Amino acid sequence: MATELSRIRNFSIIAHIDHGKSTLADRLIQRTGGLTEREMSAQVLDNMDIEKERGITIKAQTVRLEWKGHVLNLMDTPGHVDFAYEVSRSLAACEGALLVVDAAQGVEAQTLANVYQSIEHDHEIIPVINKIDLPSAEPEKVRHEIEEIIGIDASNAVLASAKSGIGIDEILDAIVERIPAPKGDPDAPLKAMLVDSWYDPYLGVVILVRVIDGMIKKGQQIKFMAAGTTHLIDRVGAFRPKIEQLPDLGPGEIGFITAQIKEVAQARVGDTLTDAKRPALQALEGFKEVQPVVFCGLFPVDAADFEKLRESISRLRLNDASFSFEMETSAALGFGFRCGFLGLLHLEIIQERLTREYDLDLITTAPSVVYKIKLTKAAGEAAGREIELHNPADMPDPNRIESIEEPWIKAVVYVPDEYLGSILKLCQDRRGIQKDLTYVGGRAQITYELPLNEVVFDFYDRLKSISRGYASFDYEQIGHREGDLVKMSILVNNEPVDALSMIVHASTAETRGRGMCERLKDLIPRHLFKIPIQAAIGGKVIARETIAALRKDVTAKCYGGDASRKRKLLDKQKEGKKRMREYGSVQIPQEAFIAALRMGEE
Ligand SMILES: Nc1nc2c(ncn2[C@@H]2O[C@H](COP(=O)(O)OP(=O)(O)OP(=O)(O)O)[C@@H](O)[C@H]2O)c(=O)[nH]1
Repeated sequence: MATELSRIRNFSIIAHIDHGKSTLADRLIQRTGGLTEREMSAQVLDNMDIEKERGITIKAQTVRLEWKGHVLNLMDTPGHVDFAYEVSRSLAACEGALLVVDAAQGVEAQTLANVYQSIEHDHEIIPVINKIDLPSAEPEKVRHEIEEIIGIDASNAVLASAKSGIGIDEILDAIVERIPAPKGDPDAPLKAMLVDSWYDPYLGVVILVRVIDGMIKKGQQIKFMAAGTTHLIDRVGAFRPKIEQLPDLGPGEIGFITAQIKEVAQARVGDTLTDAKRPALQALEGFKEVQPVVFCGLFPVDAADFEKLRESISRLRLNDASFSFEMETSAALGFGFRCGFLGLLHLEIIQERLTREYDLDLITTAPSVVYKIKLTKAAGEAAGREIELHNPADMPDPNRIESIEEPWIKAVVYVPDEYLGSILKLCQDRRGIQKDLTYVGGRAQITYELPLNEVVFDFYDRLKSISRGYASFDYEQIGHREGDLVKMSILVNNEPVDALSMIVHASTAETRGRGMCERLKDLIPRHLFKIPIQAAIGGKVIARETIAALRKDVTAKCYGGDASRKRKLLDKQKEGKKRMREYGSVQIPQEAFIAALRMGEE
């Protein structure tokens, strides 16, 4: 039997990265008896290796807890801007949220963005001031900050330490007392939101749902309203956090279903599930198809690995519908794939998984955003066509281009006063337009509009290093704008290296070109001949460096007859070779492709 509405509480946890969300979730699970101490040894909610290592949550998960006769569904949400849409769907499945703020760090930009979303969903928000065990904790100051900056009442904030287990019962009680029960009609046609989906090797695609109206049962024929497909449900259940099968789920409940679906791409987050025979009239609001925003080429270092790369990429895609790929050939890099990602972190995660889980050596080409290009009117055409450009290598001839538009973002940076000057300079250097600057409790909140292209490479890294980690950053896309953009090619030994070509703003082309050439000069080892490195726009060279010739004999340093030492050096050189790409007659090391794009302190 489905749980009675009045006994259900659905909540998520909002927190800035590292403020203790996962630790608190684990505590709540442990306190409510979901797992034994030993099973708790590993953090349960962050269950992917990379998540654990980087300490960030990538995929949303949910757990059903029992507390004093109530069923509490805890929804874990991803903690990074790249996954903002998944966050918004998870929040839409809840009636309340715990707002976890680190007692030593205070409120940060990411917290703000998520909390405002939560407020928009009419959530009851329970502030939790975490890490009060730290000597540097200032709970009263943070309480003040929550009231002043976020504008919600924090007088009844729960003081807690997820690490030492302080305040856990109070948090559970507050959830039952303060968060409203969900509403819904068990007799209405089924309407359930697809909150998340992932691929499980044993169960196939597992779909997390929040039932709004009606009942969802094993053996029921359901229809995905946006996708238009129908499926037969073969399992219904919940995670406690171990899987438990249930006969059905009713209104207000959160749980999972399986329906012999093979790919997560068929189960898009935000879709509405309904009964195939007695469908709901209207789908739920808020469905959005997430689109990749950053593209790059992935090529195997060893051309013989191409098939392996294809298989690995296809397998990853089974589990990640937001990532896209299509085959690409490059004059220099051979066969590979053009892949699309939600952002740079997403790119890094996929690249790391391919390297680590599938043991592949990869070359990643310069990441690029999506440009909109308006072509001049060709003979026989009524008007110029518009194309989307995902790869700088495909840029049409300049005289065919009427105009180019690039994507822009609105960024909110939150930074302690002492770093403000350097952060403003960084934004200004990246063609930013300042929109707002306000002070809240000794910290500045800066709003900038920036071209996405200037942000994708290393903006976040630079922001963090300039502010020693104190600045936080959040952004949303605000559409395309026309810009004076040109394609810059890099020529190594007089041959264009298409993997290094990029689209840049005309005003920054020269500096960017000079920087690229200088870095490549250091990244490409000397050869037996002189190697010119040039940056060019069209036929015009705008920067140039030369790598001097050298006779490279690695064993020369080994005086004496230590054969094993010599062997080792030769092996090492061989290893080094494997990671190089032959370009004409020049060998370019794998790292050079990405390292050359780091803009540094230009
Ligand atoms: N001293 C202290 N440390 C804590 C407490 N809660 C969490 N931590 C530590 O803070 C760090 C971050 O905690 P997590 O729970 O991984 O943070 P998170 O908010 O889940 O991070 P994301 O998954 O990236 O959003 C870890 O090293 C925890 O051990 C606490 O109450 N006191």
